[in-house]
Amino acid sequence: MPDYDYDLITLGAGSGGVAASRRASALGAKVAIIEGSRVGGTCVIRGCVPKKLMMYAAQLGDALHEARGYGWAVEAAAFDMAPWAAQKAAETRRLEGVYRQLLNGAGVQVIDGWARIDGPNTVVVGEQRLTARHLLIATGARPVRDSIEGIGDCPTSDDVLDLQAVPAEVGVIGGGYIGVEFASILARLGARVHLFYRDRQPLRGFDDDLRTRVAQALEAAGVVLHPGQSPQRVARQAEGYELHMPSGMTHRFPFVLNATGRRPNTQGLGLDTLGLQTDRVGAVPVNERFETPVPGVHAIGDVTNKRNLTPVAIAEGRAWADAHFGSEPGAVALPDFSLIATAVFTLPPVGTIGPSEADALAAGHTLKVFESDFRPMKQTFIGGAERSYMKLLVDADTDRVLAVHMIGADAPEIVQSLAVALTCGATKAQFDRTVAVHPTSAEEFVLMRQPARVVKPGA
Ligand SMILES: Cc1cc2nc3c(=O)[nH]c(=O)nc-3n(C[C@H](O)[C@H](O)[C@H](O)COP(=O)(O)OP(=O)(O)OC[C@H]3O[C@@H](n4cnc5c(N)ncnc54)[C@H](O)[C@@H]3O)c2cc1C
Ligand SMILES: NC(=O)c1ccc[n+]([C@@H]2O[C@H](COP(=O)([O-])OP(=O)(O)OC[C@H]3O[C@@H](n4cnc5c(N)ncnc54)[C@H](O)[C@@H]3O)[C@@H](O)[C@H]2O)c1
Repeated sequence: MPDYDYDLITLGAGSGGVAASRRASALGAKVAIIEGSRVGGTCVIRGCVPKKLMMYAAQLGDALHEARGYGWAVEAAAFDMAPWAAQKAAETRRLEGVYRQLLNGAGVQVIDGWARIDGPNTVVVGEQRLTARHLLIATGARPVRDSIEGIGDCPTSDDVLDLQAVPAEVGVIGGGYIGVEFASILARLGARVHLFYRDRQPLRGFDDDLRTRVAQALEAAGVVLHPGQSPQRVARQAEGYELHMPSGMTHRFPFVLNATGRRPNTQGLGLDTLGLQTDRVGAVPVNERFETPVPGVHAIGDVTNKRNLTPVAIAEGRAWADAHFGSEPGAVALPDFSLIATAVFTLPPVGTIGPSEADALAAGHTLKVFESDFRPMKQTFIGGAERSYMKLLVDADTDRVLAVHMIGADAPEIVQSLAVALTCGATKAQFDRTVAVHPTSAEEFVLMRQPARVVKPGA
């Protein structure tokens, strides 16, 4: 057996890399983790966490408004981004420190620097040349910068999260998670937002009833929607950007957010020195056990471009470490990825688990569709317009609840809990037997008695 410096070298200290390294070390492996930027990765430093902190700032603007309806005398209020930015920087520094401590406490050696693979079992960081029995690639993804001619000059979500002031006008290109979340947030913080997306509705792949309502909620927040429209060229100007539309029309904005997707971080990683080929977008190919075709080389998280979500990267990291350093190496306890709940942090937010109605029908299910669309109590009291929408897709033959979709206050929290029921294979009869908690919005999910419609595949 060759003598390696480590049992495991993890490349990238983001959600997946940190989880895998801590678990491997706890199981007795000698582990080093290499991070070129900041420990914590995308989620903690420039993703989920600061994004949600910005969403809270936006939500408080709504709350100030609502407070008046509940009897509070609220003076005219204005948002100042600079104090938020300072507090956000302090919080991500704190979290980075916590992550470093967790790694140190677990006995994982943290090495700062950009890693490059240099042949089998070997990684180079600066002047250091390190070897390990296993290499785990967990280098995540970065914003795409070549989706449209000239878009490489535009700010990305990384830049939005580092703003010191809210731009007066923002053009957002892309109707995915990042496009709709930041359109919703920035509109509430005072920007005039225009959202450009290629499809009829934003959030391709989500249930159509959610997509329609997300678009309506964005419009209600003052976002100007440009469905079916995407610039063919972006031109940098002295004071901002000009979007050139295929129609010949142009739009000018002082700030344009490139939200056209993310791509795996594999460029310059030295995968060629292993003979390891990536796919068209640069993703590392792995099987269901996170193994690449090269023995001893594994990959997890966004760099594999499967379900690019933090809990998935973490679950993959832990499963991989258990499989290689656990008491029964080789016996992989694979997480259940057939049902993954996800949230979109617009206001109101989306929570969803299971297939869209269209996908469930395409998979051959005859569906009982249960729906509820209402103004929640908090809104009716103040004459607010915000609604909540809930939908259950039930397999008409087996009674199994296939999907839960919701847009409305607390949707991510509600759907997270219902995800347990769906993972257990809950039936509609079991939902019906569940006693409601009153008064809540969530109780609607156990009070839906009559299907709104029954739909057959191909109908
Ligand atoms: C704006 C935004 C909001 C998001 N919000 C959510 C959300 O609400 N919920 C959710 O579930 N997901 C969200 N995501 C997605 C989530 O952040 C990612 O799925 C998750 O971080 C992936 O984890 P990872 O470990 O694969 O990669 P990352 O967290 O990206 O970590 C990879 C790390 O590797 C480092 N690295 C790269 N190359 C090298 C190298 N050569 N040498 C050393 N280090 C290297 C990087 O610096 C980085 O720290 C969001 C993403 C973005 C951009
Ligand atoms: N709440 C969350 O969990 C959350 C939040 C943000 C990001 N994420 C993760 O990060 C990933 C990346 O987010 P994202 O929003 O950048 O990607 P995305 O894939 O969700 O959306 C990209 C959007 O850009 C559009 N697009 C791509 N090329 C284009 C072009 N040439 N012209 C016009 N439009 C174009 C796509 O049609 C799509 O609407 C997500 O897929 C998700 O996995 C998750």
